[in-house]
Amino acid sequence: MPVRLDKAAITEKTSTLPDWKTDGETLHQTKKFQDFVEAIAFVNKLVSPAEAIGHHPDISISYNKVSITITTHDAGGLTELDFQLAQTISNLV
Ligand SMILES: C[C@H](O)[C@H](O)[C@H]1CNC2=NC(N)=NC(=O)C2=N1
Repeated sequence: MPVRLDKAAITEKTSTLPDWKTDGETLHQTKKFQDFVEAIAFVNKLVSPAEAIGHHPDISISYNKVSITITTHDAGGLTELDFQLAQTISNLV
């Protein structure tokens, strides 16, 4: 079971992810695309990396906006896996 991070670790790790915000025990980012097709193409891109890590984002799609929320459901809060997944998503072109 991944271990929940304390506030200091969360703050420190979030500072390394400029395109993500913390909201309580979640990491959050909203990305805006040209249109619905581009939004879905982006979501499809993150499937394999999420599967490879065995860790999955919560995703909400509204036309060309993709809202991504990451937390470790099994631990009830933020763990190292969340920051690993967020960095992986940030690295997607
Ligand atoms: C069995 C499976 O590995 C677990 O249920 C994984 C799947 N993906 C997951 N993703 C996230 N975000 N949190 C989890 O606790 C989690 N658990």
